[in-house]
Amino acid sequence: MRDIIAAGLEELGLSQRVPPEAPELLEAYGRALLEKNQVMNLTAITQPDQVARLHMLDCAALLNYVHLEGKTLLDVGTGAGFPGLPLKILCPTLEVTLLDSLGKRVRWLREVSEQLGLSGVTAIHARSEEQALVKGFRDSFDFVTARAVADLRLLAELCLPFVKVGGVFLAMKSVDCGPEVEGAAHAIKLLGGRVRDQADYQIPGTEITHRVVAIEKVAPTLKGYPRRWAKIQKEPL
Ligand SMILES: C[S@@+](CC[C@H](N)C(=O)[O-])C[C@H]1O[C@@H](n2cnc3c(N)ncnc32)[C@H](O)[C@@H]1O
Repeated sequence: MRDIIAAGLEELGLSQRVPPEAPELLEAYGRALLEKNQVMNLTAITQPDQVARLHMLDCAALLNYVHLEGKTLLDVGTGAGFPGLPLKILCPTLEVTLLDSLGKRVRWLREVSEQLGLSGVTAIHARSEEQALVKGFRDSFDFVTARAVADLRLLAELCLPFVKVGGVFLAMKSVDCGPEVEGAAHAIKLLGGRVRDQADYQIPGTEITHRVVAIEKVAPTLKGYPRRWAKIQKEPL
């Protein structure tokens, strides 16, 4: 895993920007993930080389689109920590909050963060639409990320409320997400967002191209949002 990660970081042009121990730490994280995955459902990817590429390098690619040094980032629906934890390993000055509604995943994230010796990582067990109403979370983060959580039309309501004005929501999507982004246009506008740019990248060592959709927060979240999950699903914006 370590060699694949190191070569992939080089291919992404990130080798000089990340700490020298990053490939080793990402490998340790990947190994801990695969070990725990034997007894808890954390990932469908079970081959170490695939973990290196489809989890670690996919998340690392985000660093080519944003400067995270010294910033705050909330990862919504983080699951086993993606993309929040790789970004923290690659950018140690980033303050990361990992949020998920599944308690056992959150407990494991606390364990693995400690095991890896990471500081400045907070793992929260909560539903995002409820946590976004809490003071200190609403309109508060420089960056919010989400990968494989929901359709952008719904995801915008789960994520944009956390972003501070001037901050950015990074949605990790597939290359065919054009119609999804169009379908989310009204929700994004209503929630104070504006699509800043979209960029495609190829995951090193694969034929897979992913897209990062960067949505800037241009106005504070309106009162009344986010709504309850049942309402978000039943009456998408
Ligand atoms: C398919 S997993 C993706 C995990 C990770 N982001 C990744 O890319 O590997 C989706 C995760 O989102 C979480 N989730 C879904 N809806 C959520 C919500 N409203 N608030 C918090 N977590 C949520 C689930 O518990 C699950 O762990």
